[in-house]
Amino acid sequence: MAGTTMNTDERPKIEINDITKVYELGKEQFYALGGVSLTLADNEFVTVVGPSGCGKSTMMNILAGLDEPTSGTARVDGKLVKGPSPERGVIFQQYALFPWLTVRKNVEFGLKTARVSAAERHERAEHFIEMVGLTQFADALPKMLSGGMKQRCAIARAYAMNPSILLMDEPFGALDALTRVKMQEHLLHTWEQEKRTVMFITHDVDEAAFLANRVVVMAARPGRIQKIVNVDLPYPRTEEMRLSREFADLRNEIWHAVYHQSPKSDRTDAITANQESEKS
Ligand SMILES: Nc1ncnc2c1ncn2[C@@H]1O[C@H](COP(=O)(O)OP(=O)(O)OP(=O)(O)O)[C@@H](O)[C@H]1O
Repeated sequence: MAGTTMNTDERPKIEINDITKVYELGKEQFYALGGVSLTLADNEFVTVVGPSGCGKSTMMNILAGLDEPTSGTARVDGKLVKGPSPERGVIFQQYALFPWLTVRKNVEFGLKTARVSAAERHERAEHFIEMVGLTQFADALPKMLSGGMKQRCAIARAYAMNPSILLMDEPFGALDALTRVKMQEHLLHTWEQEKRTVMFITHDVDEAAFLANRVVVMAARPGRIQKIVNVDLPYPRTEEMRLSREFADLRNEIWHAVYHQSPKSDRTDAITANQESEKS
């Protein structure tokens, strides 16, 4: 098991404690998560990076309340996560906007469901649409927006619900490289203004380092935390920082942790040993 604790006296915002997620595949057990522990402080921005299948989405879905762990616990503000909640906003790679609603109506949608008054809905939507730079497109339908703009609309919608946590699963994965960089800057700008505790999954090592206070590197089979890298660069992060020696060193450290992973841990050995004994 790998894990970490924050250097803070405050109670963590998020506590993931020795979570496993086991799938039965025929007679075999597959550990999508093999005992993961992690804490996030309030308003921390943590990115999670790792090879395909290492359990990043599984961990996030458990935190979102969309999936249950086989063992272990996920807590937010000390309370057990038992299902989805408006306090945890989730943003996926697919924009999930309603195509028949304008940007404004998409942003207001969740607020309407939560029975927020029309005046407040309008005010909140205006604020967050402006924050993501879509004021001129407030009355446009999603089909009139680029991929980056759609994702900005999804971010405005998530913020408008006023969640204390944002869970983002590869939100920029479908965007071209330049738009992606712009979106990273947009997101950080928004986060610096509004804060929130963010867990952000990505396959992109640069993106992971550029955004985060800490980068969690995961490994597969079983899904586990391989390493946690502190990013001691100040905010706001800039293009100059991206080109700095310090950033290059960070990128190398993360890259090395992602691509030079030990193939097995003790737990995998145990599973493999069980499988071998079942076969014989
Ligand atoms: N319902 C399921 N039944 C069996 N195995 C599953 C199920 N859901 C996920 N898995 C397996 O669990 C492992 C972790 O999946 P997960 O989607 O969390 O990985 P990931 O790190 O997010 O991958 P990617 O980066 O490709 O999205 C994978 O090997 C996947 O095949």
